[in-house]
Amino acid sequence: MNDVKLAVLGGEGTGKSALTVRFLTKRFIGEYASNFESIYNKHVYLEGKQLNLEIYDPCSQPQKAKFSLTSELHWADGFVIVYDISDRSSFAFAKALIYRIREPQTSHCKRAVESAVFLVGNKRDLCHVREVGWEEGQKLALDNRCQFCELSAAEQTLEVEMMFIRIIKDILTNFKLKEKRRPSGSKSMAKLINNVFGKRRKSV
Ligand SMILES: Nc1nc2c(ncn2[C@@H]2O[C@H](COP(=O)(O)OP(=O)(O)OP(=O)(O)O)[C@@H](O)[C@H]2O)c(=O)[nH]1
Repeated sequence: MNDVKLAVLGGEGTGKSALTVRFLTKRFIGEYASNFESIYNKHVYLEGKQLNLEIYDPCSQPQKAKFSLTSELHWADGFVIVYDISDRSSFAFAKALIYRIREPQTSHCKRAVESAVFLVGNKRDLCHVREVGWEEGQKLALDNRCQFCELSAAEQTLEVEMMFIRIIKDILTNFKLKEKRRPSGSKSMAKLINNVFGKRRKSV
């Protein structure tokens, strides 16, 4: 069974837990405990495969170095980056997170190909008090090779589900690319034997 690890990140109160809980239970409960981090497990059947999905929902810790993200970058196969369309500062936070994930020096982390990233403008039901335009979200996503959507965890079950499915599919595509780039077991063993014994023979 494939393990798929997804981290849901974003500014405080943007709706990370609401999105995760909506996806897992199809419900919106309004208030979510925010003083502890959680890893949720769900079995998902997709593209003919049974997947063990793990979703990391952090607690907001203002004292934590905001963009260090080191453990998340090593752990996750993909990221959902959430901002609140009615809160411009949460968009700036999301931007900084995306830049951190796309920084070249983070490429030594677990992935051989770029991580899947989905930028989500949450709280679309609050568009009458919107502070971030749809085009701004779309541009940030395009410029940084992310998928993008606006939705409302409070009002939309299907859209939330589709967003999670789309990023899981991207992660599975990345797994396939990684698999292609890795030399097969027998080939790499042959290479190893050649390197060791081939070199020795030459020096005799
Ligand atoms: N109007 C509206 N409110 C939402 C939506 N999603 C979440 N909320 C509300 O926003 C508040 C924060 O939601 P959470 O899911 O706890 O946000 P969070 O990002 O997990 O919060 P922290 O872990 O504290 O950073 C709660 O009061 C939610 O009810 C949405 O789509 N629309």
